[in-house]
Amino acid sequence: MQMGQLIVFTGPSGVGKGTLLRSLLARHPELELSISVTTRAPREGEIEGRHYYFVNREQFQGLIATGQLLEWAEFAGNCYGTPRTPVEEMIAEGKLVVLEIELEGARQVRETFPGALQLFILPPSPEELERRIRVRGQDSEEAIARRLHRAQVEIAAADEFDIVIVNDDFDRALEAIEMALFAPVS
Ligand SMILES: Nc1nc2c(ncn2[C@@H]2O[C@H](COP(=O)(O)OP(=O)(O)O)[C@@H](O)[C@H]2O)c(=O)[nH]1
Ligand SMILES: Nc1ncnc2c1ncn2[C@@H]1O[C@H](COP(=O)(O)OP(=O)(O)O)[C@@H](O)[C@H]1O
Repeated sequence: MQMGQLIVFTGPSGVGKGTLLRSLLARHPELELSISVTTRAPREGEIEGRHYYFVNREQFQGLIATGQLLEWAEFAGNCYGTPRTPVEEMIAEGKLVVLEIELEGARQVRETFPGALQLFILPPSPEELERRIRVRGQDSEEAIARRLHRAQVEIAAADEFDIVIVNDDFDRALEAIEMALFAPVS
């Protein structure tokens, strides 16, 4: 059986990664989303095991110490990591596995999985990014400020990625992602 592949999605908080990925996954059942572990508190409506595995700091440290995370990073005051075993199993089964992770994690994956395809999603403007984070209405002022600060660092690193897509018009961005993932290479 053919080995699968890792696909990394990175981009500033609020750019629309989660929304784009939901549409992408609904349209392409061959894609599998890796569910991350986080120390962040669940947002309203978030479900354990579907959006994240929610753990405390001690549990997270235990996962690091026992080598159970493929990559991990701290973001806006919380820890996030990718459980290693499910990803390795899905790749061995020939699946296309999507990681939605921030910049530091994407850099780690670049070292450990050089064959991974790395996409970066940009906002049309900083003002629109802030508007989207606020419209989502899920974060405290402090969390929003941390995310916007981090966004500047992440956007400055967009050039490191294989493919950069601007999420201005949603359908166009989705189409550009599909082209990047599925268009035959000539
Ligand atoms: N390195 C790493 N980053 C992650 C992981 N899971 C989520 N993230 C990133 O952590 C950041 C914060 O995620 P979250 O708290 O859900 O906020 P949101 O991006 O504003 O919806 C985002 O950039 C996610 O892409 C992970 O397993 N590893
Ligand atoms: N192309 C777009 N135009 C306008 N709003 C968008 C677009 N894409 C996503 N959004 C909205 O922006 C907000 C943040 O999106 P989300 O997927 O939560 O971002 P992320 O996962 O990158 O943090 C959501 O309210 C979402 O509906």
